[in-house]
Amino acid sequence: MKAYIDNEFAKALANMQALAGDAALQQDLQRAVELCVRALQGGRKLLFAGNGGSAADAQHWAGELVSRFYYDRPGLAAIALTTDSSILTAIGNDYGYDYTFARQLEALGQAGDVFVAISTSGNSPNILRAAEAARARGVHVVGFTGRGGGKLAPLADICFRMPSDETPRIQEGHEFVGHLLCALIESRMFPHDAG
Ligand SMILES: O=C(CO)[C@@H](O)[C@H](O)[C@H](O)[C@H](O)COP(=O)(O)O
Ligand SMILES: [Zn+2]
Repeated sequence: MKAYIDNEFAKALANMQALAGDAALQQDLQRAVELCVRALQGGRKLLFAGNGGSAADAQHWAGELVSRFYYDRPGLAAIALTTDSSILTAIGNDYGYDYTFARQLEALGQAGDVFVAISTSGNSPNILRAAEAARARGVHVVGFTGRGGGKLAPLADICFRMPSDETPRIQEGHEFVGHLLCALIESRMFPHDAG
């Protein structure tokens, strides 16, 4: 058991080290923050979706923005599309699981919103359909995925690809970059002197 845990630590550290050394990450973060801040300042909103562990990320990050992250300030407009079991089961039952997020994008998405699409494989059909629905409505797409990017990467305006092919490592990278994104949005929207 110790060998397994040591090996997991080694892989997680290598993953974070590679992420820290990724020059594109800084630029992509800056662009994503600009996109989100412009949307929020223009009265638009951020929409988040993912499956499984990434559904938890969607809810987690929307929560940071609507409630608070590092400090008290007004709430920011963010919605996780993963939480309403009546909506999810109605769409799943009536149209099929692949439409669970696309239908919500059609119902709620407005031009200038930002859709944050989280998929470690980059190939989950309900995420891909939602990204297509977003683009059709003028909603910007920020993708979170793995090394390969899958079919999501070309559908995204900005795509955060983690330097791993292993789902938990990709999710750990997402968690870190998602926190960076939320913190940077918070500080750009409400500059705060930590004093
Ligand atoms: O959390 C995990 C694995 O760590 C799982 O629940 C995982 O999120 C699910 O298998 C998802 O359905 C994977 O979908 P995706 O990330 O490829 O879009
Ligand atoms: Zn997991």
